[in-house]
This record gives sequence, C-alpha cells and structure tokens, in this order.
Amino acid sequence: MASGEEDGTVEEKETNNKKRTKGTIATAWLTFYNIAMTAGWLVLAVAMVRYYLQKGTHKGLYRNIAKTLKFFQTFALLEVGHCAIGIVRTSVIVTGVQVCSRIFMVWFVTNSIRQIQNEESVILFVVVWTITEITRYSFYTFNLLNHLPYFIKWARYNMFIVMYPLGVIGELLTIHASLPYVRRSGMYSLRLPNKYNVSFDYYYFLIIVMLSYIPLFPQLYFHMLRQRRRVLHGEIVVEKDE
Ligand SMILES: CCCCCCCCCCCCC[C@@H](O)CC(=O)SCCNC(=O)CCNC(=O)[C@H](O)C(C)(C)COP(=O)(O)OP(=O)(O)OC[C@H]1O[C@@H](n2cnc3c(N)ncnc32)[C@H](O)[C@@H]1OP(=O)(O)O
Repeated sequence: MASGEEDGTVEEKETNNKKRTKGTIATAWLTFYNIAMTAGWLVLAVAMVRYYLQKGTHKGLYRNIAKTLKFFQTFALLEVGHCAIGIVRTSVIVTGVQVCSRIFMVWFVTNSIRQIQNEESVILFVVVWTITEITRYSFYTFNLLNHLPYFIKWARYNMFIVMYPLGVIGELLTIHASLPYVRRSGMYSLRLPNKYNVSFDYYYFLIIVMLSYIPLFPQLYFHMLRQRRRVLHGEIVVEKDE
C-alpha cells in the first residue's frame, strides 16, 4: 500500500524532504520566531494607525512606537544566526547587510537624532518596513505550517518591487536630514588630539553609508528578483555567494 507521502504531489514531497533536513527543533523554533515577529510588526501597524487616527498627524508617531520598533528590528539579528547555523537556506551576507543596515538606521540615526524623528521620511521607511515584515513573516509561518495561501506568496514576491525602492528612499532622505545636526553636534565623532590618536567623523561616515547603498542595494534587489523567479516561476537559480 502506498504511504501518505507517496500519494502526495512532487511539491508536497519536496516540502516534506526540506522539513526533515531542517529538523523538528529548528522547525519549531522558526515557527515560534516567525509568529512572534508577525505579531510584533502587527502590533506596530496597529499602534501607528491608532496614533494617526487619534492625533491626526505623524508628528510624535515615531516616539510613540520607538520601543516596539527597536525591539523587533533588533530581534531580527537572530536571522543572521539562522543562516549561519544553516537552519534557513539564505546567504549570511545578504541577510547580514539587510539586518545590519536596518539596525543602524534605527539605533544610530533615527533614535540618536531627536530632531529628525518627525520627518516624513522616517514615517515612510517605518510604514514600508512594517508592511513588508508582516507579509514576510506570515509567509514564512504559513509556509512552515504547510498552509500557504497564494496571495501571501504573491505579496511576498511582488510587493518588494515597489517597497524596496520606497524604503531606500525613506532611509536615504532620513540620513540626509540628519547630516546638519550631526555636523553641528559632532556626535559619535572623535577629534584629534586624543589619547587614542585616532580621528573619526560621523558626518563623513554617514555620507559613506549613503554612498554604500549604490553598490549594495542593487545586490539585495536582484537577489529578491532571483528568489521571485525561483518561487513564482519555478526557475532554477544559482546564487554566487552560496
Ligand atoms: C554599519 C552600517 C551599515 C550600512 C550598510 C548600508 C547598506 C545599504 C544597503 C541596504 C539597503 C537596505 C534597504 C532596506 O532596509 C529597505 C527595505 O527593507 S524596504 C522594505 C522592502 N524590503 C523587502 O522587501 C525586504 C526584502 N528582503 C528580504 O526579504 C530579506 O532581507 C532577504 C535576506 C533579502 C531575504 O532573502 P531570502 O534569501 O531569505 O529570501 P526568501 O524569503 O525567499 O527565503 C529563502 C529561503 O529561506 C527560508 N527562510 C528565510 N527566512 C526564514 C525564516 N525566518 N523562517 C523560515 N524560513 C525562512 C525561506 O522560506 C526560503 O526557503 P526555501 O529556499 O526552502 O524556499
């Protein structure tokens, strides 16, 4: 008599094989992690909508959601660990650049420079991240539970086409807005002479960060386009850094 797996489609068999490789503990952990992250970003979305409906302005919104945003975005560092130990099939480099640039945006730009927290660009990238992450983490959750609605899969691999550039615009405008304050305050900078005999200018560092989007962002974007072709159109795609 044929077993359940033998009866299944090729796609189901592939999913079962993948799960077996991943292991039960890893799958359980990832399911918990993705549910927690979906919930976290949903809380953030609800808080933003409520704030805007109550106050009728985006001013003060960032301060209102800052703690939750910092917590869940920082928690995403675990994703670099997931790739490093091999429980998800993603490049450590791609994930590392994505997660670290976001953490940098949250802690070392938006959180550190109060004067820019009411900029529209901050709201732009926070809203874009929130929509993206709710979709992404619910995609992973339903995928792990083997009940993935097509519209979530579609959204995961189509929305980024618009959302990624929008997020980047929000992030770059925010860093740009912070430059005058950083220059005036000399924050995070080290001037000579000092006992370490080292000088560091955060203002120029931020300009370098902005310029680094030029080579790095296309790599993330093309990575996602390749993932899209693989998942939605079944193309076999070879990643160079894997
Ligand atoms: C210190 C100063 C630093 C300065 C650096 C400056 C850098 C500048 C450039 C950076 C620009 C970033 C801008 C960015 O912040 C803007 C935005 O994010 S805007 C919002 C739009 N964004 C997106 O759409 C994000 C798209 N990116 C991502 O989704 C991820 O970050 C990425 C790592 C790119 C995802 O790639 P991945 O390879 O993971 O794709 P998949 O989702 O298809 O997953 C591949 C397989 O792994 C499985 N997986 C992955 N994660 C999980 C998980 N948590 N749980 C379960 N399974 C997981 C997934 O299912 C796939 O499995 P399979 O191959 O079996 O199908």
